[in-house]
Amino acid sequence: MDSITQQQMQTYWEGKDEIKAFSFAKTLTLSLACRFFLGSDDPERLARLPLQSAGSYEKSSVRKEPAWPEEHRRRIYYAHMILATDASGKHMTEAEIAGKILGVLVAGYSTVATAMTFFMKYVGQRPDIYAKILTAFHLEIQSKQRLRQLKRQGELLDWDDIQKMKYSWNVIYEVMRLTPPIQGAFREALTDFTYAGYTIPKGWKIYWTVSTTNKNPKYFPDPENLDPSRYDDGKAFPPFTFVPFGAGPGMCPGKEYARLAILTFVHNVVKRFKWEVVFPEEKIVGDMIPSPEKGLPIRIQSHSC
Ligand code: HEM
Repeated sequence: MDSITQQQMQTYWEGKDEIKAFSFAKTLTLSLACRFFLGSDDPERLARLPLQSAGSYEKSSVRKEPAWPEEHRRRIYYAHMILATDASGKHMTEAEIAGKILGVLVAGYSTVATAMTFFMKYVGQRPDIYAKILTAFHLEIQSKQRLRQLKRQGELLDWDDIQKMKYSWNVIYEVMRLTPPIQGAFREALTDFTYAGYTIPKGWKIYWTVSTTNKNPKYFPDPENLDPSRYDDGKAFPPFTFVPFGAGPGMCPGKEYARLAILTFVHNVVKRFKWEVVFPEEKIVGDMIPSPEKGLPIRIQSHSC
């Protein structure tokens, strides 16, 4: 993830004064998805997939991949799907594989891009938080020596580095609390119940929303304020009160993947750039997945930390 993120920043950011954060985030997350879900380094190929209409796919293309090295078999989602069998030794059909691949692509591509984009928006307008992330790199992630290894000797982030990025993750939690990449999800009522004076009969479909849940002032005082200190010292909230990834048995299975991709992005962007949001009042559009109307243009300036 780190090498792909670095390559893309080199290509799309270096030497530029202004870029559109949302288009960049989508290109990056598509490349990551291409690599980790399909085992391909060709984002062009993935860009041709019908991501908006998950029902359609090229039926014949599914099993035509070349044989992967053992390493890939363990790490690539697509390879898992092809090799997996049920208890009776039966493989999945092509339609099942294609459905599952498109499912994770749809669920895991623009959600991650949205979290990255709104990180750029909020932190671009909060120099105090930007400065704290930079300080945290020194304090929590790495010794100066580790930073030097990452920066000058071209080493890549490893698992331990990511585990230490606690402050950056708290910032992302706040970004997703204020602008959830997924606004809500459905459940079915298992029994009749009454809520706020309304009776919901058994069997009804219910749409619960992330944003209203995550802005309950009982648990999040001054809820509109971006305040990463809410999560200081690993503070946990009661179950079902903080739900950017949902909760219960249906909770997002892509949370850890998203965490790795987003923190790798945060590390690279803060380490190498300062930025300013061009239109601070830019309208947010979209229903299920929010996006900035003009693609969030930002003015960027490289620096060495
Ligand atoms: C910042 C990124 C992401 C956010 C905010 C997010 C959020 C969510 C939410 C709120 C749900 C509904 C959970 C529920 O009903 O309780 C969900 C479900 C799901 N997500 Fe994510 N997601 C993200 C990234 C991903 C990624 C990267 C993948 C795949 C690699 C993924 C795959 C899925 C799938 C398959 C479901 C359906 C789970 C089920 O119904 O059993 N998501 N996600």
